[in-house]
Amino acid sequence: MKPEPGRSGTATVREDGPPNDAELPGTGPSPVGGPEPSALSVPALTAPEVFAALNGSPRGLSAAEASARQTRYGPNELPGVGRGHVWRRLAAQFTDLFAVVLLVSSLITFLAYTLEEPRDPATLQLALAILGVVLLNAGIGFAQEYSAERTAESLQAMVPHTCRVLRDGEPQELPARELVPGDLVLLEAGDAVSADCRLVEAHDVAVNNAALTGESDAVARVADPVPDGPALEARNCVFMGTDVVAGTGRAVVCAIGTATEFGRIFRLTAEAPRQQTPLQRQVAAMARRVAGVALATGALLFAIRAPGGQPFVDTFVFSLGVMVALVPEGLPATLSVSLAIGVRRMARKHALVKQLLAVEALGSTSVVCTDKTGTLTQAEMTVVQLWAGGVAHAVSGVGYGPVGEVADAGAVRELLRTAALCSNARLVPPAGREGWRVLGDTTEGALLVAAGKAGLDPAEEEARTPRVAEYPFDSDRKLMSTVHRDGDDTYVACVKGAPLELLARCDAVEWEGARAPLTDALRDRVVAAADGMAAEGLRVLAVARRQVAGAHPALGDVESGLTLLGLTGMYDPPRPEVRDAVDACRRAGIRIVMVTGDHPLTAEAVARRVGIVRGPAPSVATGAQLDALDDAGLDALLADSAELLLCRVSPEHKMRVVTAFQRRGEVVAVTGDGANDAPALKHADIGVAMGASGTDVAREAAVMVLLDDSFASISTAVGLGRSVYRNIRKFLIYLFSHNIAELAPILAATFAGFPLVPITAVQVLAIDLGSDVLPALALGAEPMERDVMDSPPRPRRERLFSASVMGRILFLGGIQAIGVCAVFFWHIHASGIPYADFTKTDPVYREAITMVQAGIVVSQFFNALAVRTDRQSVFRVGLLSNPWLLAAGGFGIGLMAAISYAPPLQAVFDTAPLAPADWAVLTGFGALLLAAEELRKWVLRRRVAAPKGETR
Ligand SMILES: Nc1ncnc2c1ncn2[C@@H]1O[C@H](COP(=O)(O)OP(=O)(O)OP(=O)(O)O)[C@@H](O)[C@H]1O
Repeated sequence: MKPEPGRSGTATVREDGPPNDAELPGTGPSPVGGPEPSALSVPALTAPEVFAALNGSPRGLSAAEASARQTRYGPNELPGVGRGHVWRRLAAQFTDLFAVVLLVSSLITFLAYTLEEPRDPATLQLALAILGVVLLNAGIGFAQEYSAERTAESLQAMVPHTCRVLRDGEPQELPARELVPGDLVLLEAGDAVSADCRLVEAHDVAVNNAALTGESDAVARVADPVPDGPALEARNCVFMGTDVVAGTGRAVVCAIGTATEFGRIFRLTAEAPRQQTPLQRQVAAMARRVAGVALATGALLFAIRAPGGQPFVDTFVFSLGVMVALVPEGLPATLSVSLAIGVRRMARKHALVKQLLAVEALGSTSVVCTDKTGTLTQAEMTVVQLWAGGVAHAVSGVGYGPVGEVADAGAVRELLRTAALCSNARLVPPAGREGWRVLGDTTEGALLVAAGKAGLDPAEEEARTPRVAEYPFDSDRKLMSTVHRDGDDTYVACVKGAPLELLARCDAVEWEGARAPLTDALRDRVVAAADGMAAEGLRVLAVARRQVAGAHPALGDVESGLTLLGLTGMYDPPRPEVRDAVDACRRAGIRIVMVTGDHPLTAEAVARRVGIVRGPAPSVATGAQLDALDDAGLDALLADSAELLLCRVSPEHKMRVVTAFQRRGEVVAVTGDGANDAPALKHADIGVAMGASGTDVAREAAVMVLLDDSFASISTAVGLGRSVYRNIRKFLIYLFSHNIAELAPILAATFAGFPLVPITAVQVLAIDLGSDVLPALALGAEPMERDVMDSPPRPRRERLFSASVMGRILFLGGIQAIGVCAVFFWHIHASGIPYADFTKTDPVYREAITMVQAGIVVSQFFNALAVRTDRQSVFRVGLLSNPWLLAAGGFGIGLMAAISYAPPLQAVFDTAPLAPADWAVLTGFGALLLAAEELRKWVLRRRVAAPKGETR
């Protein structure tokens, strides 16, 4: 799990890191303000010695000291990625296959010019034009790469990355870049470690050091001194870039920024090779194929023309020009731009995509496995029901303010007191216009509020019975336990968790004011009460207690032989925007599977509220049932159930379900927030992490981070992903079809024995790089179509250049080709001059080739409009709905007019002024192309079912 440089605890902006004296003592030059490393080794020190050595304190640093150290050591950051290699990266733009072919062509053309007798300025022009193409292409590529990098950096910066520290004795949440040496960091499972630290307190801490060691197994960490040794092996140190996967602890920061172990490795790591997405690879492969065709065509034309009496150099330069003209210059850059536009649009809709790959995968998502709390619901829990001693109580009042009240029965107070003691959340009183806020887990916050409503003060209770040990909640056990001192030498364990899990560990129950053995009959009544709450969509937690011997009993002793105190039921309102998003996914043929640790009845009630379940009987499978299924059984379950809820599952189940869906050929998006969701997030086609509530580990493993945690943002991102794919297809059809229009007249003239070219290489370059680039970009930025979510997902294996795409390229290119051949030969024949008498300077010839170039430009304008829709009439979508496209097309025609009428450009392009009637003829041809497309779409619409992914 290697974090990208600049992620874990760092942002990628600074060129210079903090000074080296902020390093981990014992591994580097010197600790902060301490003696020389030889005299001191932090791993070997006791906790008080660590504080002394780093000028820290168990209450953390003071605000003033922290700010002084920040000035001294600078921010906790790593330098930006890949900066400082500008020249190398610019040079790399000239080494790709296209660039090399073009450079060699330019050189040969230049040599041909020097050998020519007499020298023809057109040959020199061509050599320079090809060189210009290479420079322009490299410039676009470089600028594009640079801007993609900036986008990635700014997106990274938007992903919240904070850490918790103790300053002036108060816990605070800080941006990781503000950490300074000597800070006391509070760590818990799911945190990414933001600096190199020495643990001074550790409760079952385990970390994953994969980013540093490549070893992905969790390793235990302790707070005790350990003997000197290699830094990474110090069992009481945690390092930047690694993750805490279990336990809680406190640690003192020893090194930040580039002085950390991660910083050292980062400095040594060469820039990672840029990964291409499958889409980019397909386009590159297609471009190479076209380049191959161009080469073959050039060679063929040379072979045909060489024996025909033309000067050798002329024929050679001509063939080379044709070849260069057919190379799809600028295509990869256009593709990257349109993917980057998609990424930016998604970011505006709260979905941060970390890799371009996700943009295209999103478009073909067919299954979304979603969490419940926070994603479908608002994660604002309120305890609305209590059940204690066989009696149910309603809790009035809403929100976090202690406005309502609960029945002040003794049993209820004990239930809430125990629940509050067993909570890590904190309630922050209203500040200004804000209401009460919960710090920490919202489930626990709701319990604290309920305790407040019963007249209890959680802080006072904690002071009376201080906590001496904690066994944190984990979604496998579905329980959390704490141990408290409640007398001189007596201890009580407070346990809360999922009702069935907790009941299995109880042997007594508080019943009508007394402790009664938990008989089967009583157990059934508890289960019935829990089911009743769950069926109303409430999250149910059971609470139990027992006396234990000693302050640190084994987990097995704490979580057995318990006495059940009662149940709490909390309501979490669904997010209002989710219903529409769920509808959109349904229309788009995307299956939504709810994956939750909650009770099946709670899950079903919530699923109904947000529209995931509509039928009378959804399939519900629990984690235990999944365990009992082999792979074939799981496949059958996934295949047979249209509405599926997976309940009481752990993150391991999530992973299994994702894999099973992928076996069925589905493209799976999965949400996750916990550290142990990371494997499923990584394995899924699109791992979606929660930006607001998720853990750092989940955010690192995911390719998409939702800033607002809402399911609706996933649905929007899928829509945008589809739209990006459609747009790419549009401009590919647009660009490749005109290649046919460029090649056809050349071939026709060659075979008809016409001695000159119907369009020169320089003219073709003017089209490819002048008039076609902007419309292609405008097509790549087409707004999201309204019907984008009205068709089923694109099949995983569908190729970008599918038969239908190739068919359209041939259809549109074919019409254009017929049009330009017709105008050229009509012009030539109308003059009555025999073919053999034509020279390059002949006005009729110059007019004819101007007609060919203008014909392609004008028909490309109509072509751009035609490719905007697949099957819907473009007039229904609105001719004006993409003003950029019209402006880009207008620019192309303006450029063409300049080439036709401006004398300096006429000299460069060998063109002639066109008459208004000529433009009218060309516009007529263009309109015919649009009409033919409209007719084709009309026929398609008349056909019954739409092929997948093409409804427009
Ligand atoms: N802080 C907690 N302490 C004790 N038990 C808890 C706590 N949070 C949740 N539980 C219990 O564990 C069960 C599973 O919770 P978990 O948080 O693993 O589910 P989840 O998959 O995150 O749920 P969701 O899909 O609603 O987000 C809950 O139904 C609840 O009964």
